[in-house]
Amino acid sequence: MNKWIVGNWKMNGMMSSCRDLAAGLVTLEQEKPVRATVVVCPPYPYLGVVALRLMDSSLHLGGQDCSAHEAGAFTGQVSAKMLKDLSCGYVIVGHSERRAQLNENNDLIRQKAQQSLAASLTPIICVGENLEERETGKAIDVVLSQVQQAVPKGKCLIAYEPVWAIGTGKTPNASQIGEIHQMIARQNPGTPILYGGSVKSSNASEILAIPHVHGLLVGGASLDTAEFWKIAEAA
Ligand SMILES: O=C[C@H](O)COP(=O)(O)O
Repeated sequence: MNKWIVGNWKMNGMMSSCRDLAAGLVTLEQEKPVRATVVVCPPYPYLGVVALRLMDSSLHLGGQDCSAHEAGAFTGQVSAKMLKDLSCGYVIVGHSERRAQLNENNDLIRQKAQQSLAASLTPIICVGENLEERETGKAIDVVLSQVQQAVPKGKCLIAYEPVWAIGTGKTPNASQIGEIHQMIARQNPGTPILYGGSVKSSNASEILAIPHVHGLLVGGASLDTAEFWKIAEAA
């Protein structure tokens, strides 16, 4: 199966640094082409400027979130159709930061994913347990219920991101990642499953070699052009 390498820039950078990051990736892609599908997800205000830089490349653009509504009186929200109009092909939904900070639940996340599919975007639906759930042996059940409730029928990607591994430098071991990915693969046959949480160039190959890992969702390391490209090369 093709591998996906997705960079989530989160709320980082300004216009000039996002433009430079995108331009740097386009240069690296020309110098060192990779087999993986590479997607970058900049902050909303900089989607346009990044889209211009990516235009003549095979890099893909994604949003970091979208509205659960098609259009209307939803101040501050951005629709999946608008992302598509800005040349996005992907959108992250249900990131654990939004689940925790904005109380997003599985129903809302499924609606966002459905809006994305209706707009011909591929949703990247995030799931993952927190530290307490991992330590009390509930990880499998928590992720299973997130997948059952948040993933609609259709062409989606699922990203398994244990909350305790995000931005912490801690990563689960291969058997912990493999166990969750295998369970998701049984539940959603044919759906690509990405891993996210403290991915860097030094652990990317090892994680990509785990069965049922079809790509990586990268946060911090995606802000460094050379480091992110090394991760893409590992795929
Ligand atoms: O969306 C990306 C994830 O939250 C992972 O972030 P991280 O690579 O900084 O741990």
